[in-house]
Amino acid sequence: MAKRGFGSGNNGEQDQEGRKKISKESFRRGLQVFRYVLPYKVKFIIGLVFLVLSSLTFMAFPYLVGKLFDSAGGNANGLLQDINMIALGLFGIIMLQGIFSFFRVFFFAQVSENAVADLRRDLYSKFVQLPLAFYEKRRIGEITSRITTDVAQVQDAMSITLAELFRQITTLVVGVIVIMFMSIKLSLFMLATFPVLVALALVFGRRIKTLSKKTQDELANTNVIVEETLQAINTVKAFTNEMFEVNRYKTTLSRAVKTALTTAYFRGAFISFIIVGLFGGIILVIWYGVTLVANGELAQGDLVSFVLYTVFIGASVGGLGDLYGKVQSALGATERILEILQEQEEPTDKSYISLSEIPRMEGNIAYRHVAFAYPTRPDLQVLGDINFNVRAGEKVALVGPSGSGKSTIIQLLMRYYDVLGGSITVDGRDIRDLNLTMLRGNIGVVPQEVLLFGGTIRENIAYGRPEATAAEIESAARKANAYDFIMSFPEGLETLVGERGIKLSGGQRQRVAIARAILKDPAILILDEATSALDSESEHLVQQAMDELMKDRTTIVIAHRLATIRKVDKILVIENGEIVEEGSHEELSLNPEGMYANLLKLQFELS
Ligand SMILES: Nc1ncnc2c1ncn2[C@@H]1O[C@H](COP(=O)(O)OP(=O)(O)OP(=O)(O)O)[C@@H](O)[C@H]1O
Repeated sequence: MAKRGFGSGNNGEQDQEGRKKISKESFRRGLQVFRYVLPYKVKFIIGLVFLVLSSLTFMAFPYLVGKLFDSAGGNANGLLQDINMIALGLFGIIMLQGIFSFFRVFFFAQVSENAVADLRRDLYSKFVQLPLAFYEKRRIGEITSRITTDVAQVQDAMSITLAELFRQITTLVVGVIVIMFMSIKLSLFMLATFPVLVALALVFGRRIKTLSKKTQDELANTNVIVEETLQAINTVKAFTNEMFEVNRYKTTLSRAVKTALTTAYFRGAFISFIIVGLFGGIILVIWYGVTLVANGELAQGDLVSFVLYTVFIGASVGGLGDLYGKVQSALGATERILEILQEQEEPTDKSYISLSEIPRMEGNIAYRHVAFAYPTRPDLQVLGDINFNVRAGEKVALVGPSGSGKSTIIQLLMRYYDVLGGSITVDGRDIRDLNLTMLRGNIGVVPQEVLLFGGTIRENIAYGRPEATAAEIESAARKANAYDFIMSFPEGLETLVGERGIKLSGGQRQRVAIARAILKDPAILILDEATSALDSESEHLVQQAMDELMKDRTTIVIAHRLATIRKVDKILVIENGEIVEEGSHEELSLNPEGMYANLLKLQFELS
């Protein structure tokens, strides 16, 4: 089946790592996700206030340290002369900073956790309501990563990135203003050198990151060779290709070493640059600052503050560069999330509460010139011109070779997909005009491969009608020939099945599915018989249960077993998406040239 990744059409701007270029449009779209914050806006604002307070108090720190140095030199006056008082003030600042930070994290966590839970809930609710076609175009892993990885990135953006961004910008703006007040000359000198060096380091760092990734990829290539060869070691030996493989490995390995050495060269240069460049930059600032102090243009303490602010400013320039990447990733994640939230859901009726409230249909089915191709393969016509009627209560079997289109006919009745040509009616009404919940509420399915949910057998049967009483569940289990085997387990109906429970046999699972369908009591029944053979005892019990279930219901069976086919009113033989024969078992078996008679002969010979 043709699969494609997310947004290969309209998300061309996203790079391999799912980051999004920051543009006005992408930013505006990214902000849309902040509507999930709106219900918690009071807490968000309180968090913001604490963020502002903690960022600002932090900026007082270098200032007071400078004053502390001044007081040691006896240059200061008034309150600031008292070294102990200033030190105490510094402690106070740090204490305040601690308290503000606590509340900032506390409030932001409340907002982001709740908002993200709401977002996850909306995404999940969307997932279960999206049509099947949506899933066929995408890999399940990609879909689940929307609700896990992408949402986690949005959460990071709401709690950490946003706060960091704000803090770094405050540090930068307030820092620059404060140093300007201290000494315009030194500030201009610093701004012309230090941030430039930090920005260079950032670009350099990025380049090294890319190179490291390349080294890792090269190394992964060598591992692929090892895996491949070891898995097919018999073949390698059979062709005496040991030396050929060793040479192949050697070549790839030397390529990896070459890339690794280039990376190491850059990394070494980077470290030297940090040492010489950044520290050199700081020395330059200190040197110029000291000359200003010597000329009496700057107080000693101010120089200390200045250097500290320089370090802070440098760190925030570096931090902002990193944050840019994070904001890009968050925007990419938001875009992918919004794309899903904007997908069209199936038109089910969410106002129906219980199955008993859904009006019961009679179950007259008619296919008129139905033509169909799957959305993933529009060029391949699966059904050509299907015409047949099933009257209420009648039983019809679909038989035919694998891939002829039997399951597709059923999927269309469930309206998993819409027909491309013709129409399907139930009780005379086109199913496209019927309420989807009403349609599916009137159809019961016993699938070929029964999947049970993790939980008790009782819960699994009750899935057919969640509001069923204990007596109804028990009665359904009896009718489905399932009661005896259920009761043979010590916990009876409360026995756990699924991943952490016991494993039921194929025949037992089918009877649980039949009990489910009996409980649902639908007007129309679809039986997709299992192709895998059951032992004759189990086969008999399942058949009996199916007969019970089929009573008084319009039934369509995708038949693989002779026993079921004989009992139906009409058999439709499907080949290449067309009905090639139609009639009762007796009628069709009379035509020795016919497809049905041939299928019958084949099955008879096999059994
Ligand atoms: N979801 C799908 N997307 C695309 N093509 C599909 C899909 N499901 C089935 N097909 C194709 O449609 C054709 C009919 O398949 P269908 O499952 O209806 O056959 P079937 O008669 O039920 O086969 P079987 O007896 O093996 O279950 C096949 O060619 C199959 O490859």
